[in-house]
Amino acid sequence: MTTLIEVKNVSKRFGQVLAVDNCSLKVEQGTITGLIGPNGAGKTTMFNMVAGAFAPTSGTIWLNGKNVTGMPAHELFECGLSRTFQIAQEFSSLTALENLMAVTGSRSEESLFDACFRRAKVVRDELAVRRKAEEILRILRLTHVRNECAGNLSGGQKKLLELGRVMMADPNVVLLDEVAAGVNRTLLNDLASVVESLNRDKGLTFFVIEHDMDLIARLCDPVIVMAAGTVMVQGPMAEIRKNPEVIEAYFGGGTAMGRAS
Ligand SMILES: Nc1ncnc2c1ncn2[C@@H]1O[C@H](COP(=O)(O)OP(=O)(O)OP(=O)(O)O)[C@@H](O)[C@H]1O
Repeated sequence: MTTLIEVKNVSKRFGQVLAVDNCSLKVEQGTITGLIGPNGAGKTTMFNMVAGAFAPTSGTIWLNGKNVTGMPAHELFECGLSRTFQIAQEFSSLTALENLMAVTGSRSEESLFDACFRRAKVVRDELAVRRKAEEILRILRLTHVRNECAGNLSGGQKKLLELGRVMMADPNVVLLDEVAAGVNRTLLNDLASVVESLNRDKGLTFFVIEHDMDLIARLCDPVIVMAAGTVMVQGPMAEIRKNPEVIEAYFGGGTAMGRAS
């Protein structure tokens, strides 16, 4: 198996708080790897470092064999790593379709020369982008709201649109940040199906931070458990759920293990 993301001995300190304490983990290519843990375990901090929101205090982060420690998010995006946010970041006054088309515009190499002298090429490119956006809307079952302003979509539809914006960039690895929060069961089921098919059919790798244990159990293998800033254990969800240390970390601290069934 090829390692896509490797976190080696990473720590992050905020003043007196050691949020992540000498952690190491790997996300292998082609997996949907979950990251769970009780509140305050350090998951978001870990995610933010992998996504380039801020640099670790110490340690290194590798993407596809390249040292990307401290690399900002937009450069990681160019290296094929994209993330969704807990709170969707859509352009609310653009339509759903325009939101998707706007993404590729920011990554493509359309030049001023092309815009002035190669109009046919620009039109062709734009048509290709539109077709791709329409196809992604179809996969996400959002075609019926394609001309709706994104600001008017439901919370769940915004999450799907956010995943669509990520898909437009053809990433190698996607970081999903609590996609289940505020999403109804039907839409969540759609979202899970989309993630499964992108993983199965397109080989897309996902790194998922999530409190919804049913979603983690459905999608993720392996699951990495963090507690008190450290990586405690990793494995399939069926084993994780039975692990006494994990149960103690969740229930001992008074935090229920999500919506575990
Ligand atoms: N910007 C910050 N400044 C100071 N302390 C922080 C900051 N961000 C996180 N922390 C602290 O670091 C620790 C880990 O927080 P983090 O948000 O990474 O945990 P988490 O596992 O994502 O928790 P939750 O599931 O509740 O979101 C907590 O004690 C938190 O208070």
